Amino acid sequence: MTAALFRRTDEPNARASIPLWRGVDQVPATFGPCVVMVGVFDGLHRGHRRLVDHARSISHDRGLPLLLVTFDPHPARVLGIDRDTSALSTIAYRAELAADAGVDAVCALRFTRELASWTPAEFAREVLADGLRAAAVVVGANFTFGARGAGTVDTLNELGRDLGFTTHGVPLLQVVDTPCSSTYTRRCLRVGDLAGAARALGRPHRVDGHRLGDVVLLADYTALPPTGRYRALVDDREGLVEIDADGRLRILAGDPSPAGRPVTVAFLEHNEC
Ligand SMILES: Cc1cc2nc3c(=O)[nH]c(=O)nc-3n(C[C@H](O)[C@H](O)[C@H](O)COP(=O)(O)O)c2cc1C
Ligand SMILES: Nc1ncnc2c1ncn2[C@@H]1O[C@H](COP(=O)(O)OP(=O)(O)OP(=O)(O)O)[C@@H](O)[C@H]1O
Repeated sequence: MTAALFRRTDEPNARASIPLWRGVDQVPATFGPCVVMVGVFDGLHRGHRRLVDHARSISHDRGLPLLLVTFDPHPARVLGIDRDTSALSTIAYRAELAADAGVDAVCALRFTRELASWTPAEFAREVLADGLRAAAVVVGANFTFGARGAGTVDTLNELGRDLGFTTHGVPLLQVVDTPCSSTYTRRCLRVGDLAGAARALGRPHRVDGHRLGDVVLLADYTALPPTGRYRALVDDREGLVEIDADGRLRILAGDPSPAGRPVTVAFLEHNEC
């Protein structure tokens, strides 16, 4: 089986290329043992990158590859939990950001109601130990997993002792007076605080889509700032975009590329005129 690479011809701006596996079954048997990070990692914000830095030093010390396990779609959306789960990143962009941060491979697990019903012990054994051959598991101090989100860092620590991996709980990076989080970033975007979102992300918020005329077609649930005009980077070039009254993203200036082509838009600041 060949490893799917996230960098494809329809993914612009990809810099590094690492494997992006869809499901544990796609991970080559030769990959493990490895250091595994688990979570949604939407947007790979500065808190996530602190986790990656920590995990990278463990993978370096042990001479093992570093794998990021992400869930798709967001667990809270699948479970019908009433909270904003709008996406700060496509899975391909997440993998691109992970590569830039020094991750060796990404495995995106399809999050379903069936997976949600697995106990912490089942997930740790089937996915982390048997599926991925984890030698170390690195998560943030607030990480939860398994049915009803009952598993914590302590649970993982206990399970890992029997299953042969070490567990590392990393303190949460703060932004202003709250933990840096995807939720915080989405909240900033929703109220048009692009600077706040960029502070949490460590870069401007970027969306990935396809052009149809002047409209950028985006995946459902893409996180966008409110209606208005924005100075933006369109495929890394200065431009002007608009979120119209119907929530559509339009390119007003800055992208001469033909229709149907993939395009990225990074929001810089609200444009008053
Ligand atoms: C096997 C498994 C089962 C889960 N079941 C539930 C669940 O029943 N209820 C829930 O709210 N979250 C559930 N989750 C989601 C986790 O609580 C958590 O959101 C997820 O592991 C992502 O971690 P993160 O939010 O720190 O990124 C489950 C996660 C996993 C891996
Ligand atoms: N500020 C942070 N510092 C260090 N690690 C973090 C931070 N935020 C999250 N993590 C860890 O990164 C992994 C992915 O977390 P997750 O995607 O849930 O982040 P989040 O920003 O809290 O998301 P959301 O706000 O959507 O719940 C988890 O192991 C989590 O514990």
